[in-house]
Amino acid sequence: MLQIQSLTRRFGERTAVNEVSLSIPAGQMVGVIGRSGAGKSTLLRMLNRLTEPSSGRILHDGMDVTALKGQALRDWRTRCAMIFQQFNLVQRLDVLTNVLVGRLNHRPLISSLLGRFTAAERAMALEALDRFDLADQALQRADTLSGGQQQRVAIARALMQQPRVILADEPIASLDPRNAKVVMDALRDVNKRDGLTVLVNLHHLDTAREYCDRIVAMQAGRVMFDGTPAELTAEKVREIYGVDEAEFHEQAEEAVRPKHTVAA
Ligand SMILES: Nc1ncnc2c1ncn2[C@@H]1O[C@H](COP(=O)(O)OP(=O)(O)OP(=O)(O)O)[C@@H](O)[C@H]1O
Repeated sequence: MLQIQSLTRRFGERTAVNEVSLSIPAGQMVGVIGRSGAGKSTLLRMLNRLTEPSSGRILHDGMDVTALKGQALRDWRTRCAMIFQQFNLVQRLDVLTNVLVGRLNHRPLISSLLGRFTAAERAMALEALDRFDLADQALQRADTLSGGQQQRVAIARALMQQPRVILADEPIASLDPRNAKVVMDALRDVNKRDGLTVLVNLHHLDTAREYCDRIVAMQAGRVMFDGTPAELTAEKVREIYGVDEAEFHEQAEEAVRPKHTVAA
């Protein structure tokens, strides 16, 4: 269980996340939606402490995540893997090595520095790639893959951390619809098959409705809707975005697509 209690983050005068409280049972797939600037990324980044909260607490199975320091904080970041919009792979390294990077926190510093991975770790990485139909690409440079393939490599890398929670910050915002579907299917698979808790920031309501058990909508740093996809009615969508759904989609397409789209 992940408990978020009155979590707040201020940047100067601006309150990016404002007194957010949520209880997320283990194994839930939660979509976080809301307009640009609503505080979605800041909320996710606070959960693995990439961004420090100004106040409030985060508890995971009773452990106070907000108080962790040093090795304990590094251990938490290993258990709480992050997926980014731009994949964050090392482009000039091969796919297998990128996946093995997910093991680094599990091994002694000296063997990490020497870049040596065991046969068991290599087998584990290949298995993770195979699961997402990428075993044939294992020895290719990461920059030769499509955006959808790169994001699946990032998910395989996250799995190497053997996390309990996956935080995905707009994982499909740079992808065309076909690749977006393959990546969302991969996230659903790790949620359903491995029982991982998944929190995913999404711009597309249809995707949130299709894939998530629960949808949390943010507006100006606050949670203004928290319910099932069925409860997210057209009226609620109008409240969240200030426009109806069709108009919102047009705005979202214009805002996101041209600057970020990565070709298949
Ligand atoms: N490092 C920072 N310094 C200053 N202000 C920030 C910082 N990070 C976020 N903000 C501000 O906090 C608010 C929330 O930003 P955040 O990125 O969390 O929103 P978002 O809902 O994820 O938006 P988007 O969908 O555009 O990514 C915004 O007003 C943003 O400008």
